[in-house]
Amino acid sequence: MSEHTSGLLRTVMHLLRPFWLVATLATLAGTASGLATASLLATINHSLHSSTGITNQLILTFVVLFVVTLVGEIISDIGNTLVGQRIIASLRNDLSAKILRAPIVEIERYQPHRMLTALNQDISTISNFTFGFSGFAIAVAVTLGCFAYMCWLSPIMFLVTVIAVALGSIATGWARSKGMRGFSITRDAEDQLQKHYRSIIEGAKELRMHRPRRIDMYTNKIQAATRRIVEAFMGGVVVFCAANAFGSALFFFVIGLLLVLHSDAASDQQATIGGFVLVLLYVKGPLTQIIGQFPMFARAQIAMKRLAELSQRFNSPETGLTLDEQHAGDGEGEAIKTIELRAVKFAFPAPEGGNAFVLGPIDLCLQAGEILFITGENGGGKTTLIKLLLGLYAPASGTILVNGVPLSDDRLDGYRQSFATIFSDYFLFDELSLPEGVLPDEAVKYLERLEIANKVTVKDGRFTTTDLSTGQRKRLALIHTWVEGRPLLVFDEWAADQDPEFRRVFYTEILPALKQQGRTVIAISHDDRYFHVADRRVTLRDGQMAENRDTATASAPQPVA
Ligand SMILES: Nc1ncnc2c1ncn2[C@@H]1O[C@H](COP(=O)(O)OP(=O)(O)OP(=O)(O)O)[C@@H](O)[C@H]1O
Repeated sequence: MSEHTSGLLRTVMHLLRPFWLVATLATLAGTASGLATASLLATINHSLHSSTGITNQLILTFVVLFVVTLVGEIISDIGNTLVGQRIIASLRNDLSAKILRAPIVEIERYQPHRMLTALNQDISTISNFTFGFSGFAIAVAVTLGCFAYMCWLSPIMFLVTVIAVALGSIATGWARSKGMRGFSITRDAEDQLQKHYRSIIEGAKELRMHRPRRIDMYTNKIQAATRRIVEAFMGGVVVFCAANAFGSALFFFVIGLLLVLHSDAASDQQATIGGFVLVLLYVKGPLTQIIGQFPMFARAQIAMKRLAELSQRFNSPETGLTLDEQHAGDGEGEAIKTIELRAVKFAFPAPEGGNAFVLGPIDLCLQAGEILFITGENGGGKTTLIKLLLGLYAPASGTILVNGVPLSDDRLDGYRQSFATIFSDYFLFDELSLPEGVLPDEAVKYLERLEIANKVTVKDGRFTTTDLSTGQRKRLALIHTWVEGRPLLVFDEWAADQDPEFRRVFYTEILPALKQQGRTVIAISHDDRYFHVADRRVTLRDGQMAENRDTATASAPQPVA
């Protein structure tokens, strides 16, 4: 058995383990159905050559076997489909849970299009495979039953058949290894295609504005990828078809051989040969079905390999990051008075041909209730510092202390629940996630305060629309963070998309109002006109932090333009 096949078997067995009872029942029912089909054939064959004609015993046997065939098939179909669907559901849940619990660094490193292809396409390939598995299992049982009957009829003729089947299997095995290559190339091209799909959806505007890029995207990327998929897929299928044709040729060669024997045989032997040919012709159906499933096996094997890679990649969940309220770690609800970064360092891996970005060592102490601005040049490390502060990135060295106590992994998830964030690449959920006792009415009040009440309302705990301008969407995100009532708020260039008037409202009304409520605000800002609003300001340049002592003096309030 090849390494791939044993790997596939191991994975299948692992996936089947929780459903072993239904799977065993379905397999036994399928086997019974297959064997009953073979026995039906034997019964028919026997009655055709019987001198006693049709007896009650024969009719009873026929009916019993027919019922077993039918009921076994139904149980096998339903059982295997149920097991297949449960496996798919558990794969989907398992992978989603892994992605939800993986460290952000891993999510950022694994490209989204690869993740989507695995989650959608690979799981759907396995779903198709499990759907066809029931028919495959029954076909195997029918084939084995027929083989047993053929062996009983004539061991010599059976031996000839087995040699032919063995030769056919060798050809199919060879086709499988060749076909796998084609399917593997197909799968790589599908990854690329997914990437191009994202580009034509997310880059729709840009592609309309740039004809050469649009044409290049269509002809050199999408058409090239789809062409590669067709060619590689067909390459795989052609090899399988050739092996199939070889198998069929062998099959008819054996039948031809039997016909020659039949013409020379004595009359009692002729009955045996006739029966043998009848069964052999019947078994061609299930045999073809088994062989026809091999390309699907090959594709399912590749899909499983990709899913295993994805699963392996996200195999080290963040400690304490739970998906179950009952197992929430410590630290939630603890009033945060100070957060201290002590000699904290972090580095990204070096990009190809470039230098690694290193942040730190950073020493920073944040007091509850203050407004801290993080400023500095693009690429200076502001967002990276925020991610470290939020515990989204783990420091390579140094310590984060909360209320003077080092932040341990099991407190991390609880610690993060004290923050509400709006990143520059934030995601706007349309449902409001409110703590108990806060009514959407409260949200309506904030919609008015943020001047978008005429566009959006709250209905059934959701915003009625998120189809708004960029600046308005950000105001909606601000409402989320506001009504959630979390004590620490993090804004990554929140005001960048706001008009001058609302920018003023944000810095001179909203931030002071939040401070007055006792909230701590950490804001990345390039708006030097409003630096005076901060209690403290730090600047990052090339990963190094410096504290500015000019917040109250250097940037005096400016009149609104
Ligand atoms: N996911 C990543 N993988 C590798 N390197 C990264 C990644 N994100 C950021 N970097 C590197 O880290 C540096 C700091 O990035 P960061 O986003 O913290 O900068 P910033 O100060 O927030 O910039 P901006 O003002 O442009 O938002 C960048 O120069 C970039 O080279």
